[in-house]
Parts: sequence; C-alpha cells; structure tokens
Amino acid sequence: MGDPVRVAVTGAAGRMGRELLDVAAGRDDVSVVLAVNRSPVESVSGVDVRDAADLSTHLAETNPDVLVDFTGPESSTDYAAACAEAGVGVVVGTTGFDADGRAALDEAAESVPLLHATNFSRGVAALRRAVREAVAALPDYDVEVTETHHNGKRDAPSGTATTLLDEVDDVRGASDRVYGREGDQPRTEGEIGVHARRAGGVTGEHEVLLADDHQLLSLTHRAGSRGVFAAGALDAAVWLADRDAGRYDFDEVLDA
Ligand SMILES: NC(=O)C1=CN([C@@H]2O[C@H](COP(=O)(O)OP(=O)(O)OC[C@H]3O[C@@H](n4cnc5c(N)ncnc54)[C@H](OP(=O)(O)O)[C@@H]3O)[C@@H](O)[C@H]2O)C=CC1
Ligand SMILES: O=C(O)C1=N[C@H](C(=O)O)C[C@H](O)C1
Repeated sequence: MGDPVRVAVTGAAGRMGRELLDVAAGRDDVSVVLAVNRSPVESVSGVDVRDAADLSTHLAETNPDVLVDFTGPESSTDYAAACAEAGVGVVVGTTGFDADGRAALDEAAESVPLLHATNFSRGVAALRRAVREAVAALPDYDVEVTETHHNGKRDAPSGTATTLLDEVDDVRGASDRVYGREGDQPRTEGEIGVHARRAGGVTGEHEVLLADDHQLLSLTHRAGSRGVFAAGALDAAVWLADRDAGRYDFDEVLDA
C-alpha cells in the first residue's frame, strides 16, 4: 500500500464528524491531517480541532488530499469553494441542498474532484438497485417511502429518501410526491407518499413499500451505526484522492 491519503474533516464535533475521526483512527489507508469545527472544541478522538472560520489558512498549512464534509448545506458549499480554491478534493455527505447549493457543488467540481452521496452505506447502494428492479417489475403498484431518524436531524425528508424517490422516477417518470397526508386526501393514481419520522436515537431507516390489491413488497434498510457511513465516506476519500476535477458518484467507488 502507498502513503495514507491525507484527510481533512469538517464538523469534527458533530455526530458524523466524531464518527469519522474514530473510524479513521483505526485505518492505515487514511491519515487525518486537519479537523475543524464551527463551535470551539479542543480535540475529538485525540485530534486537535481548529476553527472552521479559518479553513482556507488551515488547508494551506496542512495540505490535505481530500476534505470530508458532513455539516449543513450552507457550510458545505462554503467549504467546497475553499477546497476548489486550495486544490483539495471533496467528499460531501451533507444532505438538504437546494438548487443553489447543488449548483455551488457543481461549480467546485469544475476545479477539483468532488463526490457527493446522500448515503455512504453499502446497504443503501444495494437498496437503490433493488428499488429500481422492483419498480420496473411492478409498474402498476402504489409506492410509499418512509424514513425514520434520530430527533436531532434537521432536514426532511432525508437525503436518502429523496434519492430513492429519484430512482423510482427514473424508472417510471416524474411522480407527484405527497409529503404526509391529513384530512380528506384520498390517494391519486401515481402519487408517492413520503413520510418522515423523528424519534430518539434512530441512526437511519428507509422503507420503500410497493403494493397492489393482492401483494405488498417492503424493501427496508436499517443502519446499525454511523460507522457504516463513516467507512463509506473514507473509502470514497481514498478513491477520490488522485482523480481529475469533476463530479463523481459513490457507485463508482463501489464498482472499482
Ligand atoms: N451521506 C451520509 O451517508 C450521511 C449524511 N449525513 C448528513 O450529514 C450532515 C451532518 O449530520 P450530523 O453529523 O448528524 O449533524 P450534527 O448536527 O451532529 O453535526 C453537524 C456539524 O456540522 C456543523 N455545522 C452545522 N451547520 C453549520 C454551519 N452553518 N456552519 C458551520 N458548521 C456547521 C456543526 O458545528 P457546531 O458544532 O458548531 O454546531 C457540527 O459540527 C447532515 O446533513 C446529515 O443528513 C449524516 C449521516 C450519514
Ligand atoms: O442525518 C442523518 O443522520 C442521516 N442522514 C442521511 C440522509 O439524510 O439520508 C443519511 C442517513 O440516513 C443518516
């Protein structure tokens, strides 16, 4: 094996930032050379944490190959721009981007390699493929998507749920997405109900339900820990390190 890939981590004190630093400490293909956070915190998992406001200066000083970001849409686009400026690749796990946010990531990818995925678990990658196959095989079935997450999650529906809905639309054509139902609201043909539940410490669950009058097929993924996301994001960082500028997909990492 060659030298470890030099990794920077943003949002180091967040749920995913902490997990990334823990998982990275147990691997020899990555070396964390920089960790930053918006709110002051001294260290996480034995790694010194610097002020995210000075990210550009820290990037210049530490010279990472790839920055791994799980924060929020506003900071992610700022950090991606700083990486584009510094010539550092970016793995983005943040969800909840609007059209402007997605365009900002596209812009950064003109200068550096950038890989964004709404879910870095291998199980959800398999779920996406299973959903495409099921929807193609059961074209007239009603589809409903339900996701369940911890009570600290901000965006709804989850990025993964949106990705799963996009997979359905890719096969069937654009659907009418109905976010929850209330009152006199019968189901219309072809609509997809989308349901977001927030409770306790649930790491992340996604269910795609297909049903007609006679059969029900439920495709469900449950993440047992955030470690699966951190491992996938670090795999992506290793894969991305020597790529040319451009936008990449997590499936490319899994297929390599
Ligand atoms: N793609 C995937 O596989 C996964 C994606 N995610 C996504 O990752 C993101 C983070 O999730 P999670 O770790 O649970 O969130 P947390 O709330 O636990 O942590 C968020 C981190 O981002 C920082 N942050 C948030 N907003 C800003 C901002 N505007 N400016 C600077 N820093 C900011 C926080 O800093 P501070 O300490 O100062 O608040 C904190 O360090 C979410 O979008 C989530 O959906 C999560 C799991 C898996
Ligand atoms: O916020 C989370 O926790 C998660 N977010 C991602 C999403 O929005 O899909 C992935 C995972 O489900 C955990």
